[in-house]
Amino acid sequence: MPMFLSRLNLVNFKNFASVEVEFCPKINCFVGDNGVGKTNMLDAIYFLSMCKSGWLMADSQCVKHGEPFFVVDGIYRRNEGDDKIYCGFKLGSGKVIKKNGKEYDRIADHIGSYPLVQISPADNNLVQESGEERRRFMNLVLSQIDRSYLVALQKYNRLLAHRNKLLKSNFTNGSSYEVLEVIDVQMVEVGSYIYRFRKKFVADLQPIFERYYATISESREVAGISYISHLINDDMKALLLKNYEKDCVLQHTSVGVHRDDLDLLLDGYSAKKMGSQGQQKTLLIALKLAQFELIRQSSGIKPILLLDDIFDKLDPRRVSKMIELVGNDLFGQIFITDSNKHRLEEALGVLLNDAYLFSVADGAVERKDILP
Ligand SMILES: Nc1ncnc2c1ncn2[C@@H]1O[C@H](COP(=O)(O)OP(=O)(O)OP(=O)(O)O)[C@@H](O)[C@H]1O
Repeated sequence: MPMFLSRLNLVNFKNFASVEVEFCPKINCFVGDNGVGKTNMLDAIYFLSMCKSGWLMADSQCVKHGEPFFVVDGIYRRNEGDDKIYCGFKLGSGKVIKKNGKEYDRIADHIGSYPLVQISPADNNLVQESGEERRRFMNLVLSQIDRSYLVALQKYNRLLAHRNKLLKSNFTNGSSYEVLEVIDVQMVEVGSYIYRFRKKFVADLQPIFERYYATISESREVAGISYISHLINDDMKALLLKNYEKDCVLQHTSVGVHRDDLDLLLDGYSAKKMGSQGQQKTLLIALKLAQFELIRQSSGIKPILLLDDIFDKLDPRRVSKMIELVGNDLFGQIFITDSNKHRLEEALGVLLNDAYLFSVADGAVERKDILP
């Protein structure tokens, strides 16, 4: 039996005052008009796995307007037994995460235990926006795969902030320079560690990503991905040394893994510049499915897959190829949202017979045998 979320209870989470739902182990669909809270349901599921909103909202923004707190709790069913996870947030006092009644010492200890991959319209930023988005993607995946990566990343970010602060202070005395040297030694260590992780990650991801792209597009075009990093040509120590004077003038650290990026290509050209909306969407889906595969391989758990408003911009052939892929046994529990029930019915075809369908309206989520 794959791990799956069997129950979800929400109190004051976004637009829901109180909701209790039971899910099936495979496909669960939320259908309803625009703005009724379908994406919010997915975000609650994301919250339970990742302890934060997947839509870059502060915890306080997830509290239903006018209320003082929210609670998201749920039961994950797996072979070893059920796990009850509780996430509570109260304005003014913060967040508490508990597993089977016991509070975690560190929230980071929870991340990766109930892996999850989401595909949503916001992924477009991965193609359209700056390298920060693509670094966030690598960080999110690698943090779920290996906790030591998250620890290294947090350390690197602290060191970088400290180094930049020193550079900004126009440091004039010897003791500041000594502090900088101590920071640099540590940055070399964690920066190189992060680089090795990311390099291996992209090398592992690439063939899976290209294969998924070929399957969904029926090889109508070829997608590519490569890792961009200052550390490809120089080691971190040499880089910091070489750029020391420049960094002093710029008053920030101009080289390192905080400037890494991913090059996303379609038929050898920049996907951002040359890809159509449907091709870019196919690329993002292939990337996320490759992410899914790597997390599955490393954790031995099939992540929960969240598909938010996924069918828009894709032609029916690509939709059916994608559904064929995620419907097979390599994938586990899936949550899908759509505002158009006919499109959903057409996309899922026979898989709809075994799916749980939920109608979302007026702050309520109700299971239906047939969509109204
Ligand atoms: N903290 C909050 N308190 C109350 N309502 C909120 C809160 N956060 C978001 N909402 C409401 O949730 C609604 C958006 O919900 P959501 O994005 O889930 O809609 P959706 O059903 O996915 O819509 P679409 O089909 O357009 O994608 C908005 O009306 C918004 O005002």
